[in-house]
Amino acid sequence: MTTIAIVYYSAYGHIAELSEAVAEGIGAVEGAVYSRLRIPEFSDPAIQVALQRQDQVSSKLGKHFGLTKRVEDYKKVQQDQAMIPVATMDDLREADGIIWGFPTYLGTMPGQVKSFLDQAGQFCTTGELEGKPTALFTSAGSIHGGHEAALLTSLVPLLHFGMIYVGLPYTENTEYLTDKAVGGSPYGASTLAGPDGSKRPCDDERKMAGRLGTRVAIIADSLKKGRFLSCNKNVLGTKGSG
Ligand SMILES: Cc1cc2nc3c(=O)[nH]c(=O)nc-3n(C[C@H](O)[C@H](O)[C@H](O)COP(=O)(O)O)c2cc1C
Repeated sequence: MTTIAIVYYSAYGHIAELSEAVAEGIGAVEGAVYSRLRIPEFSDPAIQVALQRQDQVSSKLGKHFGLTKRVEDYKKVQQDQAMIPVATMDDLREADGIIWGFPTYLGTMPGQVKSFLDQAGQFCTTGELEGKPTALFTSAGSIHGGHEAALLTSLVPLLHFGMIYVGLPYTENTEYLTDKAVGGSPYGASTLAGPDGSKRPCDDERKMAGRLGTRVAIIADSLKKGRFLSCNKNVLGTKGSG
């Protein structure tokens, strides 16, 4: 059995929704199973208030971004996700592959995700994630808002862990070869939420997210069968080679 962990953070639900499409793609691979796990919200109440940005709702851009409704959406999404288990370091250790999902914040990953990855920093030296396939999916308010930049900048820590990065090739994902506003790119899956967050993941975006899940599951399975995951340190001579 090949186990893929989908580890995600979602404030307004787009990433939570796209994680279901990723899960479907993993589930389509024989012998592959998935777990959906969440990166928790910051617990400091001062940060909570800042996140909900109550003081900005009446500004011009606050209206454009639909901030009044967002506060309500945020509360509901957090409640809905309460039953999703919080990801632990053991979940990362035990998975044969890990797919990370998070919204694009300022063209990169949210602080919540960076904080979680920092806590996992030990894996750089223990090598426990080395050789495992990994991939990313994100959401962004605008097609010009940096969803591709978020994926490109966020793959850096995964390479520090020694993971094998999996993207979305052109030939399988012709949906992103378009001049229409649709997520997805060679760097990973994505969805465009709209400036006010009112768009939900469309069929094309879900298809590409599903294929990403399938691709990681097949690669993890192949690596496992090739004994790369269990033997990689000996093969690469980084452990036990004297
Ligand atoms: C702090 C913050 C920063 C954001 N930065 C960007 C950004 O750089 N580019 C962009 O297109 N959208 C940005 N957004 C919009 C989010 O990407 C969008 O709300 C998100 O994709 C929704 O995902 P979720 O519903 O899973 O939380 C930002 C939102 C927040 C709250």
